[in-house]
Amino acid sequence: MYIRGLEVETIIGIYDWERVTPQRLVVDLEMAWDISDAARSEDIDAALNYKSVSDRLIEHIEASRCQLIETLAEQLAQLVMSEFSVPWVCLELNKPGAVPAARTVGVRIERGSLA
Ligand SMILES: Nc1nc2c(c(=O)[nH]1)N=C([C@H](O)[C@@H](O)CO)CN2
Repeated sequence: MYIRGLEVETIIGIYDWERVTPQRLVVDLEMAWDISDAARSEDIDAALNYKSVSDRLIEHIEASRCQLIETLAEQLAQLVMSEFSVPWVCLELNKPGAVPAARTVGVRIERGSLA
């Protein structure tokens, strides 16, 4: 299951101006999930609900006040695994406006394990 290009504005950064000016972050997320039960039953409760995951990520990012993208990326990975029972995630957190000469900068982390 994946979510790509989730755009959220929040306060993030180490400089004074960044503590008062919201900036855009973009999340790309891959999550391990066996879809066969959901496919068989057509029961949303058997599925990993990408709308619920997206809404929760947006809520957390908007409320966050991290200095470093590393901190927020770790929080998001742990949130997805603990709240949605996802055993493995690969999460990329992009801060496109951070370096004007670059299209984007960011971190990519892999957490958990594929059983
Ligand atoms: N490894 C990191 N380097 C930098 C970060 C960061 O979060 N992780 N942040 C900044 C500033 O906040 C930057 O976004 C302003 O351009 C600099 N380096």
